Amino acid sequence: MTVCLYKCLTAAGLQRHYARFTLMGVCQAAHLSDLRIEDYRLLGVCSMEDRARLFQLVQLVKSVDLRSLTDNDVRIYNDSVYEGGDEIFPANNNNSFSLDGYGNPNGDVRKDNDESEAFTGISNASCYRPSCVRRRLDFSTEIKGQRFCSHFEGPIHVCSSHNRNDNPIHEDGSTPPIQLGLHCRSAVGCDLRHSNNSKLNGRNYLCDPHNGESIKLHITQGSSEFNSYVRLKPKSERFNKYDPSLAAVTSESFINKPSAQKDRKTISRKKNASADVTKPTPVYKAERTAGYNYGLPLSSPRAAKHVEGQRIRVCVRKRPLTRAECRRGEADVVYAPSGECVVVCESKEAVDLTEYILQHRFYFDQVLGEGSSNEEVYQKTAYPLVQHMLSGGKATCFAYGQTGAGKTHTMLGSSSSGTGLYALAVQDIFAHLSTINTALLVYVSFFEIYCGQLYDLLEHRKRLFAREDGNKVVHISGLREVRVDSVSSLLEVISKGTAERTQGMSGVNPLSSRSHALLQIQIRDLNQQIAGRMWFVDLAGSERASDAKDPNKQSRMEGAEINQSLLALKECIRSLDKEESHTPFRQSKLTQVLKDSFVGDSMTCMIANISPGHSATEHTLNTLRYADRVKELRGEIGPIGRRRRRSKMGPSDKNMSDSSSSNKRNRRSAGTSKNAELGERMQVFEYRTRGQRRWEN
Ligand SMILES: Nc1ncnc2c1ncn2[C@@H]1O[C@H](COP(=O)(O)OP(=O)(O)OP(=O)(O)O)[C@@H](O)[C@H]1O
Repeated sequence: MTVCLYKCLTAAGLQRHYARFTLMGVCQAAHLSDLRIEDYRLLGVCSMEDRARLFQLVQLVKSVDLRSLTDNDVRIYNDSVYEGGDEIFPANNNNSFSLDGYGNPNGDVRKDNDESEAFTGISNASCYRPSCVRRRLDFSTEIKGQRFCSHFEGPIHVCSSHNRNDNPIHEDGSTPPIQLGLHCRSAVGCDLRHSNNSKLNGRNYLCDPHNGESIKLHITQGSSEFNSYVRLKPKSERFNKYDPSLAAVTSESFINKPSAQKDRKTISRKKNASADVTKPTPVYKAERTAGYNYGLPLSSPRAAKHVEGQRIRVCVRKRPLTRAECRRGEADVVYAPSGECVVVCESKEAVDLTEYILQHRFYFDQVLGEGSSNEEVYQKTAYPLVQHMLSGGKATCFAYGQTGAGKTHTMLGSSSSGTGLYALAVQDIFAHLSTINTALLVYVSFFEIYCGQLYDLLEHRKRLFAREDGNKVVHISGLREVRVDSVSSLLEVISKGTAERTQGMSGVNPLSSRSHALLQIQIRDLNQQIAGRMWFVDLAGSERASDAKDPNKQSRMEGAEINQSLLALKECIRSLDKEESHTPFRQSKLTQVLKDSFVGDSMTCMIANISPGHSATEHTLNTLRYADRVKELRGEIGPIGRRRRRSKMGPSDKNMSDSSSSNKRNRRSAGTSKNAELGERMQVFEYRTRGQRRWEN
């Protein structure tokens, strides 16, 4: 059998290395299966892209077993190529990397009626067509001669060549070995472990995508026909391996090694894989070390400890998988082992394309799992704020997170899950007011910030304006305040306002809130003096431009505006975190209005809502990193920071300010940590503003 190495290399886009390959003695495609990664450099394959291509080619050639292959055994062709259920290439697109009956890769279009007998190997569009959507590669592992891989890539017809008249039965009467199981598994990732492989030989098979979970094998032998169903292993199932409890056995610290070191490690593990193929995908823990740690969790269990009187609390709420996500076969990659810890398992690929799992562990004041009801969330998050408000303070509770992560569900509730935080808070407020003798009144106002503009949701979306007075206190002029005297009247007001709220269709949520909704609850005495104020902020869902399903100009503008205001919020927190003299509260309307939430004596609770699905891992991590940063900041501006500041400085504001700057210089020169300086800066800021900010409006 002639096996053309040149064709193989051409199909993989490596033909320019052909001469070197032959020079080094690699003259046939079959020789490729003997190549080790260490040999790539000798063969002149140095760039990462080429190495990845060659690696993929070698894996493919290994799976094909060119030496034993008889031609025209099996044909598998793609109707279309899918990823995660979404079609990304139309049928018969020239995106498949195929091998003909001789094991020669080629990139020809395979049409349904293509009479040439071939089977299509692993389609890897990204490898050969860089402009295409990146697709996950197939890494099959072999167990006792069986090959299976962990994801399926769409409907694939498998036709035995025995269906064809021109396919001879062996002269000795035996049927040639059909590698259907092998190639079907290799190509579509279906798990044939439960099928009887020996029965596959010598029969005709028609492999049909029966439903999302199985394929139907229509098998004929002689005059008898029967069907067999083979379970497809969906792509998401490999996340089952992500059970973080596995980490106890398999995890190794992921200390920021240079990527090359990491690669060598994974490569050597890969080499040993054949010896111990049952070993689960390696799991690493993401851990912070000295040096550049951007993107890794800042938190530690100690930092998560809630200090009495803490000004900023950061809680996380994980919602369950929705029905639509379950239908799509999404895997749950978020795990909350305790009330303070949340673990996100991220699927990663090393440079040599081996898969591994990176565990991100975050600690927060409270982590609420998918089983938590709105009442439980309220008790753990907003309840302390309501108590603070009832004692005359200012409080803000805001829900942050990716679009569709459950912010509105938390704040507003739903008919199925009961009332949300708004109503539960007002319920407690009225319960408290009924127990005291003083006559206090409750007022609510409800407005949204949409595309940088304020609209009154209780006044037919009347345009509002946020203005600062001489004391730099923000007032919203024209805002309607409605007096409520019961929970039902509040719910009525809120439902009226919610109906006015701007909604749209995001890529993730068909009823996505496209604006930030701010509900203000004020307690006033009979002279209209404020005796407590609380904000509930349901932030618009963050989404990337690439997430937009059908982006038009309006939705792009909305998305940009939402992201810009969320970024401004982040910038404010960051600038407080760093030692910048200016905090850019005016960068967006949102930060301008929320200014009080981060300064003065207000208490804030941030509920970071996260989605558990594997396709949202990146968003989930972004949300958690953001929340993590907020939590770290509060350590500096909370009571601990104040105590530290008082012990270092004199009592007067002026002295404090002067000594602060000189202290800052001294500390810098002494190499004191910037966090200590930040604590000082925040203290100075607080001392300066204290007294100015008490209920001016
Ligand atoms: N804790 C939960 N339990 C059950 N279902 C939930 C939960 N949280 C959210 N959901 C469901 O998820 C879907 C999206 O939730 P929701 O509309 O609250 O998201 P959102 O974060 O407000 O999105 P957006 O920012 O786009 O408005 C809804 O169908 C909701 O019922």
